[in-house]
Amino acid sequence: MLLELDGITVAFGGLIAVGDVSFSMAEGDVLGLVGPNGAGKTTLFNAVSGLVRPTRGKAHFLGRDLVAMPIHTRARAGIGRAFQVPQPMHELTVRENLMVASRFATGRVDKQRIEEILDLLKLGHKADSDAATSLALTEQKALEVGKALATNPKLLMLDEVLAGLETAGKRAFMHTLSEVRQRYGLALLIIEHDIETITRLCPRVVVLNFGRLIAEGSPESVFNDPEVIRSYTGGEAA
Ligand SMILES: Nc1ncnc2c1ncn2[C@@H]1O[C@H](COP(=O)(O)OP(=O)(O)OP(=O)(O)O)[C@@H](O)[C@H]1O
Repeated sequence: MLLELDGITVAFGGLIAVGDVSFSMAEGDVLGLVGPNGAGKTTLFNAVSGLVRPTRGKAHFLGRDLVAMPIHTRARAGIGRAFQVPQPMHELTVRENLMVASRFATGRVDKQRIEEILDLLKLGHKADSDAATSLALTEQKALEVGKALATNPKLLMLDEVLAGLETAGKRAFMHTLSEVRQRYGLALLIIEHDIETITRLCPRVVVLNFGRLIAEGSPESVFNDPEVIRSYTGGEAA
């Protein structure tokens, strides 16, 4: 297994942000993580990427104990993450941003991979432009994904990276993500609110509500599950 979560719980004082969540992903899997606001999705991402330490539970990545693994070694182990709000390194060009990410995670700059990423993400024409000031929103998001790709991940975690894009932009970006996944044989773990996006991208979905895993399965089955519908409507309708 690539990622195995077993009873992961994250408590902030008395608040159980993630409660007893278990699921696993094989290499190359694409899994959507959905749920209403405050359901615990980002906290679960943080537990996997190392920004928070689970209160209870076990997590393994390629058989290695993830809970015990320091945050800086997780990127080297193959966990890459792209954030909702792009965080380019200022004063650096697009290519330099990718170079820094590559060196951070792998200890060296893989120039060939960086050129490939620039090409796949259609950033080649902006490679030498200032990353903080010269990119359109879609390009900023592409760079955010590119930085994660430059770390050479086996698992790419995408936290609402499509948020804020128009429908056409979303579709184009989804197409790019599919190409990226095929090229590198990556597994994707995707937080996304847009049901159409999730349905198109993810053959399997996990639904959280109040920190608990309430449904898991195909998009069709989970989005027709009365408990999932209730979780989104606050119990108003099934
Ligand atoms: N550092 C923190 N300290 C205290 N409470 C927190 C902290 N981080 C998250 N929470 C709480 O944990 C719960 C889960 O939050 P989380 O951000 O993981 O949900 P989410 O599903 O990602 O929500 P959204 O879709 O709105 O981003 C919320 O009640 C939130 O207020």
